Amino acid sequence: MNHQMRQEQDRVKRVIEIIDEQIEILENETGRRKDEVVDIRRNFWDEVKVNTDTFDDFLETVLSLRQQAQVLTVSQSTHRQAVKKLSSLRRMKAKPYFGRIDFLEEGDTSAEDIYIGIGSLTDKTGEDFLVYDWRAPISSVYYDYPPGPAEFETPGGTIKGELMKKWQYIIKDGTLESMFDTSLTIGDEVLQQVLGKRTDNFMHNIVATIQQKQNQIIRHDSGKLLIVHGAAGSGKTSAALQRIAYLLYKYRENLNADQIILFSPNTMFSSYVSNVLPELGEENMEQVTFQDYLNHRLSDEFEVEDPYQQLEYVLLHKEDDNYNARTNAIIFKASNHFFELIKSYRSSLETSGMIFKGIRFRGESIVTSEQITERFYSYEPSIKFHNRIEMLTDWLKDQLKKAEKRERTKPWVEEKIELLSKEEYQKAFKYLNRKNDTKEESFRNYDEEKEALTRMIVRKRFRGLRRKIENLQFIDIKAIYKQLFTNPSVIESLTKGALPEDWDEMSRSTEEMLSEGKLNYEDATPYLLLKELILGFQMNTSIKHVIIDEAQDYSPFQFEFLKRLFPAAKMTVLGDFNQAIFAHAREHVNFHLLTSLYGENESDTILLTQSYRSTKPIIEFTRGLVPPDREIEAFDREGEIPALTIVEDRKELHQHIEWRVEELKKKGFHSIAIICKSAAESEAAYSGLTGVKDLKIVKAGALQYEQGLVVIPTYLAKGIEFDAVIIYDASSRQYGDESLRRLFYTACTRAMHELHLYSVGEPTPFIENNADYKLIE
Ligand SMILES: Nc1ncnc2c1ncn2[C@@H]1O[C@H](COP(=O)(O)OP(=O)(O)OP(=O)(O)O)[C@@H](O)[C@H]1O
Repeated sequence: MNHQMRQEQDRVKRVIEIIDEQIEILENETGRRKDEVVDIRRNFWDEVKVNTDTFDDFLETVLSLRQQAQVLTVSQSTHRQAVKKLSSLRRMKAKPYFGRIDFLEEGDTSAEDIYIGIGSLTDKTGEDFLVYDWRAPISSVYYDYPPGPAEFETPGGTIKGELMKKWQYIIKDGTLESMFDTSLTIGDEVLQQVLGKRTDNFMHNIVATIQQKQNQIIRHDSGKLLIVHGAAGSGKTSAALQRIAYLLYKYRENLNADQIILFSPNTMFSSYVSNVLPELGEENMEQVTFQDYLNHRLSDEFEVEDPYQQLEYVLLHKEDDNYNARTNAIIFKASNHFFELIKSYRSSLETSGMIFKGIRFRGESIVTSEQITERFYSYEPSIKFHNRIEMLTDWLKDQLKKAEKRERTKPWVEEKIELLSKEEYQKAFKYLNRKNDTKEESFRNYDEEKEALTRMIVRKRFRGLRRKIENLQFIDIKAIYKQLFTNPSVIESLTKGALPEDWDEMSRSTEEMLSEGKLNYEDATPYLLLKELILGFQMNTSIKHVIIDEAQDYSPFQFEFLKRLFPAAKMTVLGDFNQAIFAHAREHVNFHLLTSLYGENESDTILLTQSYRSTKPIIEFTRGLVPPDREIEAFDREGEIPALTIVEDRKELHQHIEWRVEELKKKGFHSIAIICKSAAESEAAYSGLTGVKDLKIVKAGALQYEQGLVVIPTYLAKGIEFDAVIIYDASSRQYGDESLRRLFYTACTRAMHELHLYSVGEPTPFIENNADYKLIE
């Protein structure tokens, strides 16, 4: 060990001793704080003098209550902080830091050594930083600059200086294994080591090796919208998660994890990324899928199709008579054109077209649908649409009151009274007493009793109707949506006669779907948008950041929806159009349209071109699968060249795959995926590969991220990575259609270290001019 290494190892030791000391202090402190909190809770009421005799006494009681509550809040929060610090120190103990910069600030005479780790550590005095948190302002120099002039932003302004040297450390279990002067080393050795590792089950943080471009994403802090377009494996998800950790650090005084929401593609993906923030000592943000939201809002009314069911249809039902019409509908209903059309349709409802459900009671009409429509359009058109709906609601409530009065004299009520059981009678009596705020022992006379019971019975029977009116359920959204497709004059006036392609077939199938109580995935967001535009938007103003991963899967419609749903939030959108596997996004190549969401001035775009996941040979091969218009750079990590094996039939295919899996296992790969085109192909592969031990099948709806050896359809493997990937059948029969190019690319880009393709017969034309694989015959 050379002198410098020895010195640095001594420092690591010293820092760990300090961490140990601080851990001990904090353990005592958290124990004490905990007892304190328990004590305050237990004796809460002893400290509060409850006296409400006079107004002054009452006021004093309130004040002392508030004071006591404040004491409790302060103690709880101090305890929480101490626990957080303690767990951060425990994590830092094994690896207190990973980097160092020697920074000479302008005007100073000597450089300061800044050590960077996952948390900060000061000496006893609390003044000298032994380790800086990777999110501290000065740490950005580590990620942003090579040696030479450098600067960083602080709340007080820009600090300029010179980065003299930059070091990376590999510390394991408190021992310094190696250190690199990164100003001298060629290539990034630490990154090589990190990327060369086998994957375990979950995604990990990348704080030690964040790249400059990624750092821009992490620390981006202006405007409402940040768009990140990046190649497969370029670290979009990683950067998004580090960004959340950064925001939670920077705004720790007024931003909590539950004010950040991450839209992930599915629940399994959510579990795959769930370790990253806790590793960094932060709480996980909220994670949802768009489908969760659709189900939450629409599953009472419809059976809502999910995106994977839609994709299975697109992949497997080419022979269907309606196939073209459906795929055209998928594209059209996700388009900006349709979005504008829905908005215009909603505006046109101001003057005509609203459809209401008539209100009936015991088989008789109270108000007919026509009467409601007439009433609605009788209001002054200058009155705002939503105010007119409010007026209509009040009018309907009046109609209901009148009907209620009428019902009281009807024979059914008397019958009902006679049939009241003793218990019901008692209940009714109690209810009336409560309602009238009296404590009568019994009814004063028969008439009073009858009158009271009549009122109560009728009122109770009307309760459901009243609630429906208050909830605006008398507006027939389903019929209004349907009308757009079934009433030619509506669409003609909106499109001035220029009907979308396949409109007739689209209308017919939409009508059929709605009549069956179903909602296709492509209809769900437009339907919900129309519903919200008519009824008023449900908003969530507490969310401050919305992060959308795999954003190429979202339609303009869905973005618009999310913007309205979270009006107080900033949006970070991450995606890759080369992986746009859903039919609606086939023609899109970038997120340019998105800038209109908040306007150019509020939007920034960052491109990530360097891919980190896969070895150089895999990147070179996968790069050849997609149009060359977007740069994809390989990180210089060697590995085996992807291999294509052509087999004659399924039997041979299964034999080869079984053999390959064994070989990969022998090489020490733990996570191996046999990736299929669809769920149907996955099922077939799973039942055919009987000789493969410990094989699991991953299906849509899987909650936990399960690795090891899996058979999985591409759309579920999206966003995830595996040590080795086997493409189950890369034949032209499976991937012959140009529309499947992106699906194929997505499947191949899941591989970190090895990629093996098999083809039953002629291989896919996507690799026709690709020279970056070896053929095994
Ligand atoms: N700066 C980095 N340091 C170390 N590893 C990195 C870095 N950036 C990315 N990686 C690794 O590269 C892999 C791919 O990252 P990630 O999944 O975030 O990429 P992505 O752009 O979201 O990919 P995809 O679009 O294919 O889902 C992960 O293993 C991640 O840890």
